[in-house]
Amino acid sequence: PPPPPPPLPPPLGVCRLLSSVMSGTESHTDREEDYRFLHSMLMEKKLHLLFKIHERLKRFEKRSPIPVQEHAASLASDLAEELMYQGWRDEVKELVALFSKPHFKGLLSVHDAVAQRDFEPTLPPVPDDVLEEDEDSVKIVSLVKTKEPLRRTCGSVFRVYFQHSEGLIHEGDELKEVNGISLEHRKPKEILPLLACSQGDITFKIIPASSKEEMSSNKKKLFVRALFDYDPNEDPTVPCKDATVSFKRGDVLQIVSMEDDTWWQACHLADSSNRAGLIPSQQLHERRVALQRPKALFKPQRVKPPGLSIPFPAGLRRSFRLGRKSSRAREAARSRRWSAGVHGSLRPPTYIEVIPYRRDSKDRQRLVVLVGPSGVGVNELKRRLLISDPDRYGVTVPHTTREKRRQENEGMDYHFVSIHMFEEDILNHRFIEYGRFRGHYYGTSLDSVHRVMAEGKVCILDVHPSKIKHVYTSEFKPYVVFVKPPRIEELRLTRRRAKFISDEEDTNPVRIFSEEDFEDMIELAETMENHYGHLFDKVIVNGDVALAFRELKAELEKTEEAEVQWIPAEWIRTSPTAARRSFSHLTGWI
Ligand SMILES: Nc1ncnc2c1ncn2[C@@H]1O[C@H](COP(=O)(O)OP(=O)(O)OP(=O)(O)O)[C@@H](O)[C@H]1O
Repeated sequence: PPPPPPPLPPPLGVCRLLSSVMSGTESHTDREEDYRFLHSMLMEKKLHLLFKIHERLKRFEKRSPIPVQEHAASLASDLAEELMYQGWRDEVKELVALFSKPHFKGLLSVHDAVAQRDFEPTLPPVPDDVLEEDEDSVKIVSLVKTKEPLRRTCGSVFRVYFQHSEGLIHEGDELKEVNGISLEHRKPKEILPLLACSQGDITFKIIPASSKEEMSSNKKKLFVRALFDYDPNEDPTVPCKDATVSFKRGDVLQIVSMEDDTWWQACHLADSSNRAGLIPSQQLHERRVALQRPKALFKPQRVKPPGLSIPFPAGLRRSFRLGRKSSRAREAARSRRWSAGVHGSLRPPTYIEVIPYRRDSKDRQRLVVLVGPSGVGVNELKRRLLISDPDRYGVTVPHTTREKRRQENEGMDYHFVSIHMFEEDILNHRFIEYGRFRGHYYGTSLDSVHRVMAEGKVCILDVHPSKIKHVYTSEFKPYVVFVKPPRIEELRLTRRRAKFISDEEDTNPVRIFSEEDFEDMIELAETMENHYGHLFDKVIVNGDVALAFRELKAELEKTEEAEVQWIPAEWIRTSPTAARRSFSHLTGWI
């Protein structure tokens, strides 16, 4: 018997959804005309075709196709020419007729333009003589015409550039040159024809009015630390790739203009050429993240909240937090997290205003805060740091209300205090973090941090990220390191023999990691990054512990030795007026 026909592909996602919406809607619609209206709208053939195209494109997008060749149009015309001499079989005739159709030619030309990325404008090089001039006082503005192949959007980049030129050219600016032609001693009526006859790109050399003002008023420069990676090559919406600045999380940028709502202009501090380019504005990045967020909402997964609501015992191994929660508590945490996400109470990290800090030899060392999901290895890294250089690093001594054990020493293992004293200290906000465990209080006080810092040591503090706010001041100048778990495959490999302490009552408190512990660790890390990522100065992935430790140590030493460290401006700002300066909206979310 002939083989059965191959199964039909399943109906396309959105189209199938639309059909099922209609079949389920009838019973919920009171009015016949409403139903008909909805039916005609959702069953509209054009709408379905659009969705089909959309889905097909989406599928291709995932495959990230690369063009096989960039000159399809000339290949087709060469082929048509060859075929002329190949005799006139029906198939050949059909192919030649197809090649000569204007739509087909148009399609191939668009294909080639896309394959050659011919639609992106290229910026002309900066004129040589600018390099010799004072760059602060001369500005080069290029209006670049697009080569975009689609007629409908032809000139869009040009328009964008005119639009951006609103932020680049100002009243009072002095025009020095147009396309290399000096405008000195020329009257305005002589300049206009020069502009009118320019073909293609126009380059202005300008002395900005503001630079004169700035010099006289000594206006403060604005610096930000980027809290996300930006690669213009991955950004399809960027108006002109040549005019952008790429950056990595943690880079310090000087903001040159924030006049455009979508694209700010900034330059890298580390870049010696100091040339400004476009970067996504805070608003643009927030909007993008908001658009991506719904994806996360549909993830069917187990989720833990940012920081457990149950206070945990500071000063004890944080491993007690792993596996502590009952399944009911997990459920509650999950729904809390969802509602926080749905209601959009989180603002994604974008930029944070920073100022330079030059540490004086008399200044205390900055506090180092290590954070990370329970079990990731924060204690392990802290332990290694202490052993590596006990004179340089120190840790706090926690307070507790439990009885002192025989082998313990007051002020070395714990500060043993009464319940009354402990509660009084809670009321007086003396604790960075505290909790109750098996009926006893444990806590880490601000004073204990002061004590370590007063010894001239770098105090290593290990707290939940929600507690960073208690030390997020110019007094402590915390340097926050987030210890992140690697991918689950690497966790399985590296933690095969690792043990941690769990307080699950019915199991052995010291046990090896389970698959669930790894999943919890990764999810908690993701939640922590989403909620507190803007506070992290450095992210260290703890896969191989020796490598992670080396990276951490090198990073701390580099920061300590750096001539200039960049700290959040809000630590130093004291007057509310100063805080309300133009950039105040950036500090709102801290
Ligand atoms: N990269 C690593 N590779 C293998 N084992 C590791 C690694 N990092 C940490 N460990 C081990 O994992 C266990 C848990 O680490 P650690 O106690 O430092 O975690 P933690 O983040 O402080 O967690 P908790 O807050 O629950 O105490 C320890 O046995 C530690 O030695």
